[in-house]
Amino acid sequence: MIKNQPIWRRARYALRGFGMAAREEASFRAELWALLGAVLFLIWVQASLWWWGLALVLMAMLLAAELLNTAVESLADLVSPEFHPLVARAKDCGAAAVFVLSTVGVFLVLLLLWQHFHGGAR
Ligand SMILES: Nc1ncnc2c1ncn2[C@@H]1O[C@H](COP(=O)(O)OP(=O)(O)OP(=O)(O)O)[C@@H](O)[C@H]1O
Repeated sequence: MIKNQPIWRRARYALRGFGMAAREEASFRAELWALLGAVLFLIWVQASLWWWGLALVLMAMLLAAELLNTAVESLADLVSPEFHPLVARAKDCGAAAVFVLSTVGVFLVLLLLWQHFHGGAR
């Protein structure tokens, strides 16, 4: 096992993981489209810097949660391809993490829409 590699090599591994998830994981691709949609939405409502910051942090957390969920799923499939209640628990918790962040995202969109139509997006 090679440890403590230079930062540029670790960045290359990270980009490889990102690319792999974008190619092979439909949920990750859907979240990338949601990120694009969120950016267009923020431009449309002329959101303040505060909203931009909040939305970008949330989207980064969502993408990171999906990547970690994919990592958990891959390891779970390696360790136990057959049905196992602990694998179900691990995968369900990973999915729940993504679900929590997506739900917050939907609420943020609703809040911003409400503010846009009832008092300007500030
Ligand atoms: N080996 C297993 N043992 C027990 N339950 C499993 C197993 N594999 C999958 N499951 C159950 O099926 C659900 C879906 O698992 P799956 O691996 O198909 O994820 P997925 O739908 O591909 O998720 P994602 O869309 O995030 O990739 C899990 O949340 C879990 O409840």
